[in-house]
Amino acid sequence: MFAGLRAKFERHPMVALHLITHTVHERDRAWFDGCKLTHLHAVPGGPYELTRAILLLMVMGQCAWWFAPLPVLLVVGLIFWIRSITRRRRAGVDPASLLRSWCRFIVVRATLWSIVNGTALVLTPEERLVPMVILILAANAMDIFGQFTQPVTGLVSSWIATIGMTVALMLRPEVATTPTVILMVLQMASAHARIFNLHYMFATRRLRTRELKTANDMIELLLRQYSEHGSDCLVETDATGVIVDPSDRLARLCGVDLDDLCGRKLVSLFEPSSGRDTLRKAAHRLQAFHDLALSREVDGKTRWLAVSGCPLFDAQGRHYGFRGFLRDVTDRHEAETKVLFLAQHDPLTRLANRTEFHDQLAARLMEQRGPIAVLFVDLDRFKLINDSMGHAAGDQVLEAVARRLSARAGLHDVVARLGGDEFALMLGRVRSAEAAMALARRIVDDLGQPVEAEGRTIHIGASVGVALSPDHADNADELLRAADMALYEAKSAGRGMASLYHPDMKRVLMEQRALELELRAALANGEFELHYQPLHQLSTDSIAGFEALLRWRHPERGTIAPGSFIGIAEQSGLIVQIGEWVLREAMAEAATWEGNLTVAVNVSAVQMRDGDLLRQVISALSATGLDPRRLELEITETVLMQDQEACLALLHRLRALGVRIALDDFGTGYSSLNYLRSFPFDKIKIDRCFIEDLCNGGESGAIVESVLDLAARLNMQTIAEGVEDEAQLHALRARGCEQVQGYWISKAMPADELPVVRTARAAVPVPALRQATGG
Ligand SMILES: Nc1nc2c(ncn2[C@@H]2O[C@@H]3COP(=O)(O)O[C@H]4[C@@H](O)[C@H](n5cnc6c(=O)[nH]c(N)nc65)O[C@@H]4COP(=O)(O)O[C@H]3[C@H]2O)c(=O)[nH]1
Repeated sequence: MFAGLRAKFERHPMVALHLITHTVHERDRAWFDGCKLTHLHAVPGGPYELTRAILLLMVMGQCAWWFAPLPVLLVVGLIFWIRSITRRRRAGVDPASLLRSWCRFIVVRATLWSIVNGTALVLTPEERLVPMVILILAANAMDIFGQFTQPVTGLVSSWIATIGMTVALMLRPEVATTPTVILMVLQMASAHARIFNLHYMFATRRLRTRELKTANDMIELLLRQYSEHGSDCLVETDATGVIVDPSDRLARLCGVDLDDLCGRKLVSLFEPSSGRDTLRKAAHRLQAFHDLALSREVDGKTRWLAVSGCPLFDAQGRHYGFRGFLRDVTDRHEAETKVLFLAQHDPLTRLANRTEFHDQLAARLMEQRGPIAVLFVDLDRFKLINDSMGHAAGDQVLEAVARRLSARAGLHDVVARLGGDEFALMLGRVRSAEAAMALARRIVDDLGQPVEAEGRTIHIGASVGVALSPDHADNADELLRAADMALYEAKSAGRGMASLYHPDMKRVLMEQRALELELRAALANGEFELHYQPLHQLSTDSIAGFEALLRWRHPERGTIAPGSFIGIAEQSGLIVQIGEWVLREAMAEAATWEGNLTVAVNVSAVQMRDGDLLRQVISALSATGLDPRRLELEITETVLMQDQEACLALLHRLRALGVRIALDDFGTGYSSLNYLRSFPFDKIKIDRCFIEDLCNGGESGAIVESVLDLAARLNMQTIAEGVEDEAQLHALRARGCEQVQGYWISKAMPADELPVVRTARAAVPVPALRQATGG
């Protein structure tokens, strides 16, 4: 197609000119005409021709009368020249560049033509001077005329001048001198150069225009197809942002009548939002915008539209509007919002999750607008509720807690569920530590109120730890740690408390960390040892077994009781390794004892939860060869408060091995009797606190009696711990307690101090034992 066009155009440059004029968009017509003019006058005619005429006058001063028509020509030339300048200015041609091009051509062409014409005139013999001058002037006149009119006319004028000169020379055959021939050749060359120049220019322009038009047609076709068959909707605005030629499709998408769209600004279609501000700014700065999600209400529902567009400029670089498209992305937006919500929130309570809480806290701290408080809230009896009443009740409790906390939160506050039964509150605008503590106490009170769940009234409670920035920390991690430490103290101080962080807590924590490191080293260095405390059988007044109690022989601090380090070992998880060592050591020691003496080993809740206990017991039994029936594992109620099902399953499997299970510290927990129902323990150990008061006439006596009675009925063995005097021993014996343990019998002693036990097969009377152990 283009080859044909080109060929046609090469034959008919004027046709090309015509076509160019008609293929330019109306909007760009003025600019194009201006450009055409500028390009065609790239060889500025007026000034050059005038200069040439003046130089000719100077050279040929002696025949000035021949130049009578020159002033007329000058005036005409001047008029055309001024008109040309005005048009060029209007067409937006840079005046500085015009001046530069004029100067360049005036100098080059005027010099050249002055030399050529002047040489011709000087060298032409007297008798041929007149026609020569006429010819040159005629050529000049036509040239001048041609320069200021249409380029094709200019071309023709050059041809006429050349032909005229040729004819004149043919009429005067005596003129055949070399300079005349050179003049003629130059004149013709000039004309041909012009033809070539114009031809080339029009051809290029024509081709570019055609290509552009084809591309535009194609784009328009694609856009129309896209608009008709795609899910997107084309939209165009004018320079002021008013929608131009709105389509039905756009009206349907926006849920308005087509008429309502006419004359309406695009921005006004959307609800106020940061996205709409971005769109407004982009339009103002004439910038493209991409996939801005903007909302608008359609038929009572929020619909999300993704808007993309780019600014439009005409040929002169003037902005005349925006073109782009709108796409309904409601489904996508809702899905994204949901995913984002789930990533940032707890699905049950719909509160912020830990990550979101941390991020929001960090962001607020960056803003640094006054103090910010963090309140860590921990439910006191949640695990118990969850295990005993089921997860549905547990969920309802958590939801109720979330509601109560949210009710206490203000506009600048954030409530989060950090996981399990841990909640947190960020107070974005808190006046002082006192104000934060006052709120913390109100929260403790709120959460102290009973909750209705699964048709039952449940009593929960909460402890709260409070920390403030910038007093306690100035970054999110430190502040959360400080609040956590404060919570730890609140829980240690007794449940249902609120504590404010103070720097001493950090010191305590540092000490705990140091202790943890020391514990690890102690395990590796073999600094642990076991002491054994006898379990005395009252019916036979003999030793039935021993409880293995852990001791840490610290190289500098001497022997350390487990109360100082078991908690840290549990927190750090180190208790799992330590517990395994205890099991092996105690069973290995018990295996050396004669008879059926049992060994009782304490098992912590962390060991039960860890999931490795069964393997550890089996491995220790096979390694030591101890009869499983001689091993007694002591667990506390807290063990059963965590995942009860898994815990009971583990206990049953241990029991299936033949190992005996004892319930330690009985009576100190919340629902000891419930636990007795849940698992058939082999033994119940009555806590020391009841034995202490046993002989003081308090209610401990009655409690001990009912426990002993219950155990007898459930066919469970009983042991009382913490027996420190004879009266307690007698009282227990009188009430039918089967075993006792305590300082009155013997303190715990190292394994190598137990010879009396090893030799005592049947019975070791209490006095003998006390004598032997120095108790
Ligand atoms: N006031 C008084 N106290 C008496 C009397 N008779 C015994 N005791 C102490 O009472 C504690 C009995 O152990 P527990 O209740 O299991 O309580 C133990 C047990 O919960 C834990 N524990 C000890 N060894 C281990 C172990 O190997 N593993 C685990 N997980 N915990 C252990 O540490 C706790 C404390 O152990 P100990 O300091 O050895 O303290 C022992 C024992 O020395 C008495 O007549 N009066």
